[in-house]
Amino acid sequence: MVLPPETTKSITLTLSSLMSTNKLDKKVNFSSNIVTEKQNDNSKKQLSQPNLKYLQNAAEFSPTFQKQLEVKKIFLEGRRIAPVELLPQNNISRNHSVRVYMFDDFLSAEECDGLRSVHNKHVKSGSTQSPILCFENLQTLRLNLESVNRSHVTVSASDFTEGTYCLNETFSLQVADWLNYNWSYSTAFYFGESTFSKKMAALIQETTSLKPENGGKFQITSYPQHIGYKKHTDCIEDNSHFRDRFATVLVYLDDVESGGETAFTELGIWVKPKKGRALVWNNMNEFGKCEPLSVHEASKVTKGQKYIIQRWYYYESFWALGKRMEAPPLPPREPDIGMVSCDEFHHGSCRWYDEWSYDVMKDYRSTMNKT
Ligand SMILES: O=C(O)CCC(=O)C(=O)O
Ligand SMILES: [Fe+2]
Repeated sequence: MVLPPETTKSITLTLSSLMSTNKLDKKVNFSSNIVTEKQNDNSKKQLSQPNLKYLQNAAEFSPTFQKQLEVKKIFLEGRRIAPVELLPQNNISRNHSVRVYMFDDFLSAEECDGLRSVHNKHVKSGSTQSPILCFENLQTLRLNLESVNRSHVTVSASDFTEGTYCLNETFSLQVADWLNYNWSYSTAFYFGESTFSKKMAALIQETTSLKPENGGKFQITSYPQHIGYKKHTDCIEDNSHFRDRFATVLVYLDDVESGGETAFTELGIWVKPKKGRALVWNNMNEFGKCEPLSVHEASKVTKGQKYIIQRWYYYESFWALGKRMEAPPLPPREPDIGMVSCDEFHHGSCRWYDEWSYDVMKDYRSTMNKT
C-alpha cells in the first residue's frame, strides 16, 4: 500500500512539538499503549510555522541503512522460533532478491490476544462517528464509486475539501454508505510507547537482523469478513529515494476460519494465517531498488475475521521514522474522527486509520513530488 506517513518531507509544512515517547512507557499492559493522546481539534488550526527544533534535529540526523535480511533461529520463553524459507512455487528464476520466511510461534498466544483486544477497543472508541474518506486521487474516487455501481454519480476535484483529497463529512457519510463500509481497520503504536514495543523490536532484530531504528510504527490491522487488500508492493516502484520499505514483518494474531491468506502472486507463495505466525520478506534489493516480484495481496476473508500486526523496516532511516507526529491541520474535522484512506484503486484498497497522515494534503503531496 502506498502510505508513507513517516516521512521527513513534511517539515516544509509544519510539525511542531513531538511527544516524548518515554512519557507513555508503561508496564506491558497493552491497553495503555495504543494512542493515548487525544487528537486535537485541528479544524481551527492554521498551518503552523516549521518548528526550528524539528528542522535542526532533522538536519543533524544521520541515517542508518538496512540492506540485508538475515534470519536465524532462537529459543524464547519455551518457544522455538525458527525460520522456514518459502520458495517460489512457480518456474520463476531465483535471479531476484526477494526472500520470504515464515516463523511459527513468533508471538505467544497471550501476546496475540492482548494485541487483538487493545486494537478492538481502540477501533470501537474511534468509530463512534462515521469517518472522513480520503482518496489517492479523483480517479480513485471514481473507480470506487464505479465498483459499487454508482458510476452515474458525477464527482470532480471540487468535491474534495480545500487543500486535501478528502470528502467533507456529509459526502463522506454518503460514500461510506455506498461503499458499505468495506474496509480494514488499522491502529498504530510506536517504539518506546510500551515495553511490548521494545520487546517486539528486539525479537525482530534477533531473528531477522532488522534494526529497530529502521522500523516505522507498529500497525495492527483487522479485516472483517469479505474484506481483503488488493495486490500491491510495500515499496514504491521506480522510487528515486531510499526512504522506502526495505522489509515487512507481519504476524497473524489469530487463525482465520476461511480465506485471508497472504498471497505473493508472482512468486506463487501463499500463506495461511495462523495465530502467532510471522511472515518476513524483503521488498527492496540490497541496492535499494523496489522489487516488483514482492507484489502480494491479502486475500478476502471468506469466513471469520483476520488480525495482523505489521512493522515496516526502511532501507534508509530518517528522523521522523517511527515517531508519533502531530496530526495535519487539514481537512477540517471533528476531534477524534477517524480517517479512511483509499489507495490507488488497482494497487490498493480502503483502510480506516486511527491517526491522520499528511498524505491527505495536496500541498504536502506536491512537495513530495518535487523533491
Ligand atoms: O494482511 C495481509 O496478509 C497483508 C497486508 C499487507 O500486505 C499490507 O497491509 O501492506
Ligand atoms: Fe503489503
